[in-house]
Amino acid sequence: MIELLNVKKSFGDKPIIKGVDIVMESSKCNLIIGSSGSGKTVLTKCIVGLFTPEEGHIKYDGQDIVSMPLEEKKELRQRIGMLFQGSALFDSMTVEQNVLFPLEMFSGKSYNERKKRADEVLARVNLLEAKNKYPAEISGGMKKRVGIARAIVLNPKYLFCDEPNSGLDPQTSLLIDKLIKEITVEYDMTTVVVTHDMNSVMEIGDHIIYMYQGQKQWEGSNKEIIYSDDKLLNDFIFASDFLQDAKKMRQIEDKRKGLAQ
Ligand SMILES: Nc1ncnc2c1ncn2[C@@H]1O[C@H](COP(=O)(O)OP(=O)(O)OP(=O)(O)O)[C@@H](O)[C@H]1O
Repeated sequence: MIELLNVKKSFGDKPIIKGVDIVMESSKCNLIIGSSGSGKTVLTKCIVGLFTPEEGHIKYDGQDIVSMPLEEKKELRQRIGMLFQGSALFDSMTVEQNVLFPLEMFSGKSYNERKKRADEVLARVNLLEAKNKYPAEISGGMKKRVGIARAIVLNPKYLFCDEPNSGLDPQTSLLIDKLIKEITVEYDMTTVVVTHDMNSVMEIGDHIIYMYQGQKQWEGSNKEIIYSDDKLLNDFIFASDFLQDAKKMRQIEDKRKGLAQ
């Protein structure tokens, strides 16, 4: 669980994050959404300890990263997996070497144990057969899966994904979303996804945090979003007539199935 209590962050005299409270539970995909400039990146950097907030607390299963000594922070960071926007693979390394890298840096495991663990996670993301290929030889979706394998290879308790679907077609995006959702439950991780992808919101949004001008404007699940009457959220999510119609259709369908809220 990651808990934010009254987190505030400014640059100079400009407040960017204006007192945010969030509880993110384990085994859940927590999505941070909001328009450009709403503070998603700054908030995420505060959560992972890259920025220090002026006020507030950010607790990882009770441990406050804001006041934590550097040594403990380093230790905590090893329990955090990161999936970066462009996958951020090393081009000169094979798929397997990319996944072995965090194990070599941080695990203290023997050579055979490292190879075994890398194979396990590569098998989990269905990439065992591509392990000797270089990033330039695989597709964008495969690169994301290598990024996911590398992010989970140290068995993290927390997973951060920055725009996991950027540059992917809708079908591949769906596969990546499903994979993130599945591993979140399998590894009992607290997953935080920063996204602009509304399909992801509806597909894996166990807990959606909608940021507006540095504040948490709305939070709820992908089911609750269909019934929210928050105007700012509605204008953001269901921006087009097509999506407004899709929302109404979904409400009618839910009513027919007796699932309406
Ligand atoms: N290092 C910094 N110094 C000063 N201002 C910053 C810094 N980083 C971000 N900001 C400002 O903080 C505000 C929020 O930026 P942030 O990058 O968090 O938005 P975002 O919601 O992630 O946007 P996007 O969706 O475009 O990535 C912006 O006004 C930005 O200019």
